Amino acid sequence: MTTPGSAAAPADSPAGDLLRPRRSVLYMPGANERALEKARSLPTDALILDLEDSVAPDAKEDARKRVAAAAASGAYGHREVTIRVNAPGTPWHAGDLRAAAEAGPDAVVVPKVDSARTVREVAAALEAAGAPDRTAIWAMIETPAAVFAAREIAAASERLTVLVLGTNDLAKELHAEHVPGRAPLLTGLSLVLLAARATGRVVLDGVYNDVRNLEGFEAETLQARQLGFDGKTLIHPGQLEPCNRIFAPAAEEVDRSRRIIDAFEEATSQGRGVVTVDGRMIENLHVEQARRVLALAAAVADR
Ligand SMILES: CC(C)(COP(=O)(O)OP(=O)(O)OC[C@H]1O[C@@H](n2cnc3c(N)ncnc32)[C@H](O)[C@@H]1OP(=O)(O)O)[C@@H](O)C(=O)NCCC(=O)NCCSC(=O)C[C@H](O)C(=O)O
Ligand SMILES: [Mg+2]
Repeated sequence: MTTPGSAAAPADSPAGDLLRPRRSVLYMPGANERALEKARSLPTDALILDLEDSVAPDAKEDARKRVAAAAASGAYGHREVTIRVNAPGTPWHAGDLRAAAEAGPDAVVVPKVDSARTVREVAAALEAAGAPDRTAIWAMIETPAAVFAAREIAAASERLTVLVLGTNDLAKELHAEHVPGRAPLLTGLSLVLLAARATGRVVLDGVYNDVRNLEGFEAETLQARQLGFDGKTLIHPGQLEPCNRIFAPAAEEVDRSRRIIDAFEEATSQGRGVVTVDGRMIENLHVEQARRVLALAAAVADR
C-alpha cells in the first residue's frame, strides 16, 4: 500500500483518497440538532457525528435517527461525514452499525477498539448490513491494549483507513494527567503513529478539552503536526481556524518545496544526485517530501 500523502498515489485509488485533507475533524453530539445544522457551514475538513460519550443513554435512540438522517442528507458539501457508533459490547453497538450502514457515511468511527478481531467483526457487520464500499472504518485507539495492538488493528481490514487517538480515555486508563507537552502520553502517541505509517494509514490526534484556552490549543496542535499527525480531532468551532492553519503547508514551505524540486531536477540533469538549497543538503528523499507538501497544499487549496 502507498504511504498516505505520497504524491505518487493515483487520486482515484484508495491510497489516493488518503491524500484528502483531514487537518480538522470536529466532533459534535448527535443529539444536538443545532450543532448538526451549524456544521453545514463550518470550515472543517471532516465531521464526527457522535453517538457515544457525548450522548446520554436516554437520548441514544433519538440521536441515532438524527445522525443517520444528517449523514444521508448530502448537506455537508466537501466535508467528510463520519458517524461514531457506541463501543463494541454496549447495548447500542449493533443497532448503531446497522443504522450507519444504511445511511452510508464516509466512515464509521469505532471507539474502544482493542484488537484486530474487533475490526474484522465491525467490517463483517457492515458488509452484512449492506454498507456501501465507500464507507470506511476509522478505529479509535484509546486503551493501553489498543496501543500495543495498533499495527494489527490498522492492518485488519481494507476498509480501515484512519486511526484516531482517544487521548481522554487513554489518559484515564494510564492514570495520567493532562499536562502541557503531554509527556505522559508521548510513548502511546508515537507507537500509534509508527503503526499508522507502517501500514499506510492516516492518523489523527486526540482532542484538547480546554475550549477557551486557544494558546494551549495552538501549542498542542503544533506538537501534533511536528510529531507527524495528519490532523487533529476537535470539540469546538473555535478550534477550527488555528487547526486548519497549523496543519496546512505554510507559503514559505510551499515555496521552498518548489525550489527543492527545481534544484534537484537541474542537478540530476547534470548527473549529480545531491545538491544544496538554502545551504542544506538535498537528496531524492527530500524531493519526495517536497512533492508531498505540494500535493497537500494543492488539496487544501481545492477547499
Ligand atoms: C464543549 C462544548 C460542550 C462547549 O459548549 P458551549 O459552551 O455551549 O459552546 P459555545 O457556547 O462556545 O458554542 C458556540 C457556538 O458553537 C456551537 N458549537 C459548539 N460546539 C460545537 C460543535 N462541537 N459542533 C458544532 N457546533 C458547535 C454552539 O452550538 C454555538 O452555536 P450558536 O448557537 O450559533 O452560538 C461543546 O462545544 C460540545 O458539545 N462539543 C463537542 C463535545 C463532544 O462531541 N464530545 C465527544 C467527543 S470527544 C471524545 O469523546 C474524545 C475521545 O473519545 C477521547 O477519549 O479522548
Ligand atoms: Mg474516548
